[in-house]
Amino acid sequence: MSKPTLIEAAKQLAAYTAVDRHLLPQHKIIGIGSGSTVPYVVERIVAQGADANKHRVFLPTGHQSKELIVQGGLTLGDIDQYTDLDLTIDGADEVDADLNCIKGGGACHLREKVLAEAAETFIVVADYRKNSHILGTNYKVGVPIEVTPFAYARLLQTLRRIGSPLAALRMAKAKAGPVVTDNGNFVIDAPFPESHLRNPPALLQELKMLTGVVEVGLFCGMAKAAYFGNEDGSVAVRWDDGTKDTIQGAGA
Ligand SMILES: O=C[C@H](O)[C@H](O)[C@H](O)COP(=O)(O)O
Repeated sequence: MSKPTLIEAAKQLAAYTAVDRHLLPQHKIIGIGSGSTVPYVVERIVAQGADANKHRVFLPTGHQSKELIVQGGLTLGDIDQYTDLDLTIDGADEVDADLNCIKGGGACHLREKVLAEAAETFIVVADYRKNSHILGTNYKVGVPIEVTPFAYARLLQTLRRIGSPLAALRMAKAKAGPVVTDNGNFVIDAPFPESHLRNPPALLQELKMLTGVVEVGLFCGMAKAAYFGNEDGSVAVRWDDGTKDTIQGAGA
């Protein structure tokens, strides 16, 4: 097997470490996020063995995580049946100093937010590029906003007026037309200036009030901890109380 790139290795390290530290034997209902870091989360969960996983149920945040759960031989469940989760682990597009996150680069943030909110503990895993002081520093695409298709044109106009002149409908790559989410909605990417992104909870509140907005990819005050795989093989951990630690030689 070829050696993973630095970034893939960092994602794997963060995911493995978070699973090792947070998925406890007593945890039965677990939310699985979406994105390119999450396959490593599932890989590490599967590696805990059939015995550890036999009484567990895993809830997906979208088509991708559903496939990962099924392919991993894990038991699939849904939020309809299990409304209280022990733990949700998910990736992020960027995380700020207060653990506010931009999520939705893969258009999964509505379901991700439902499972993050329903969980006793929500943990974020990412590589070092996502570890920021202020949102929008590295992730320039904008805040992902899932909107009902009927309202998108009007919402674009409103978003451009309230501080995001470059707000744009997300277009599909291998299909003519817009990205359609797992919920049948569209996504607008709305880049905001630093003045707005310095206060993500206020921006979230403003955006959620707009008619036609289904969910905003700003996760504020939700994560208990964020794990960032570093280039040097260490993992930086930031907690919701402001404390930090670094784990050397993690995820072996
Ligand atoms: O909609 C997608 C999700 O919010 C992902 O968790 C986020 O985009 C991060 O994905 P990745 O781990 O691929 O950077």
